[in-house]
Amino acid sequence: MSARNIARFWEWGKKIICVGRNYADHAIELKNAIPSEPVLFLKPPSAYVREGSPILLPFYTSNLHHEVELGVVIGKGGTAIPQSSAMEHVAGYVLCLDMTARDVQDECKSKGLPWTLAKAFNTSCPISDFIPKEKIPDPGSIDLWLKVNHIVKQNGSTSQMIFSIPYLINYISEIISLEEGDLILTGTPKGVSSVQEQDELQAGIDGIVTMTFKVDRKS
Ligand SMILES: O=C(O)/C=C/C(=O)CC(=O)C(=O)O
Ligand SMILES: [Mg+2]
Repeated sequence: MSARNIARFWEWGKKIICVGRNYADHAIELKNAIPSEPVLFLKPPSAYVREGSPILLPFYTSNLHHEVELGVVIGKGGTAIPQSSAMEHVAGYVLCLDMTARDVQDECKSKGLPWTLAKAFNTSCPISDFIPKEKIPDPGSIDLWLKVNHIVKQNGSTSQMIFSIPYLINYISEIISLEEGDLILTGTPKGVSSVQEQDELQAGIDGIVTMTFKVDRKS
């Protein structure tokens, strides 16, 4: 580990690599096919937002969705990392929201365009405090939940992931070398829904972490 503090990895300006359609129930709710290989897209580091700051509604959407996800923080970089040693490259985890302008994504999909406007805007990646690896001995079997204004919208287990964390680390690092401080968003379970200005989003992993974010419009 470098002298830098991995618990503040979001300040390092490293990559955010997102996996889509990694839960069959979410792929089905959006009428997508179950993928045979991971679906990848990126967010820039300017997407990060921390508790205490709002999620800002982009001016060009009228259907912003929440997607609660487990984030994997890379502690040791590598290329073509074998599945057998993949977990040695993990420093810890964060709970994340993959905020998605669904109307814009649908339009991009219909035109065959990339998802950048839908997924990569400022504040599109709210994250919790860093969770050291030791606190989640089995990341393939934890429950994630998300409430909007105290009403449960998402509640799923990482055991439902189609592609496991070691598989994703191997797959991604064959194509995009992983570096210390990179974050992998591992996909969302079903229950995604629209949020409005002034809504309060609360998400958690029981006994491990909770986080709360307000939705606002840029003033
Ligand atoms: O293909 C779609 O319509 C939507 C896909 C996503 O937004 C994928 C994710 O980000 C996810 O599954 O977590
Ligand atoms: Mg997602």
